[in-house]
Amino acid sequence: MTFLAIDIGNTRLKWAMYEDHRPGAALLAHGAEFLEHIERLAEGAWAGLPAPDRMLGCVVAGEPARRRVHEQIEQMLGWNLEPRWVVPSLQEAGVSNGYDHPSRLGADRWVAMIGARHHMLQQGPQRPLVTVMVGTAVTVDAMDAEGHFLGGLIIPGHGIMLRALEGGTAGLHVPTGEVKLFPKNTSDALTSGGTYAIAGAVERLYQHLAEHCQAEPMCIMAGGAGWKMSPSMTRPFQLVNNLIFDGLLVMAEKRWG
Ligand SMILES: Nc1ncnc2c1ncn2[C@@H]1O[C@H](COP(=O)(O)OP(=O)(O)O)[C@@H](O)[C@H]1O
Ligand SMILES: CC(C)(COP(=O)(O)O)[C@@H](O)C(=O)NCCC(=O)O
Ligand SMILES: [K+]
Repeated sequence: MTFLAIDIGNTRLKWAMYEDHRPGAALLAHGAEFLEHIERLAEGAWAGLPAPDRMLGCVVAGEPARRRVHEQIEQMLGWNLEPRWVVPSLQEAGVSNGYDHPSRLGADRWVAMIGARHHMLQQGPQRPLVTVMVGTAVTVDAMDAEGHFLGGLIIPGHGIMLRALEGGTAGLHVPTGEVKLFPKNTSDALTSGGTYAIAGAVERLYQHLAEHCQAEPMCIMAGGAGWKMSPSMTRPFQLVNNLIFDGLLVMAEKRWG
């Protein structure tokens, strides 16, 4: 039962092919394409892959991107797939959704929280959980020990912060700098400012959750730029490489057994 997992973010499409649709299944192949290169998939990275039996994806990059991926899937000779895309609901895979309008939550956030909770439960008893996704945007989401999503933060990612400052000022066109405790040039000031803005947002949501639940949360971080944040975090955290795919595998197992 080969399984294709797809995550279409605002910068890149990430995909992974697994031997089966359950957590822990062997990874057969994986890759990432910038959105402008989606049209390369069928004749490029996907050529020669075994035909997947099932597919589940999450998309936050809009309907046109999803349609372009459908076209690539249709082009694959021998693939007979019905593409399925996650829509956040009131409850799935042991996680309940406290958003005002549950389906308006980003599908990637929903899937990441389900993956993060799976990681936590594999390690021990349930605790409150902060899930951080460092992509084009940064999301920081809070879940109580029972798996209820309480709410979360959306802030600009590193690239958007920098471009916003460059676009809105006359004097901030500089090369990328380094994260410093006391930045002494514009490059370092911008790079450090963005990094600590994200780290500070995580710290605050962590405090809110610890206070609300009266227990120490676990923190799980993922996303293409997660590694950039690692040295600057204020609390213990785990960096998980394939959090979205892990979430999709958990959901696929629940859906298809
Ligand atoms: N090899 C890489 N390719 C692309 N982006 C990268 C890479 N390494 C780190 N990044 C950073 O990760 C961000 C994109 O992460 P990603 O998880 O692909 O985002 P999204 O899910 O929003 O598409 C970019 O803003 C960039 O700063
Ligand atoms: C917040 C996001 C833009 C993050 O996208 P990403 O950085 O992963 O590309 C995405 O999850 C989204 O469009 N969310 C819908 C709005 C919401 O979650 O409230
Ligand atoms: K994402």
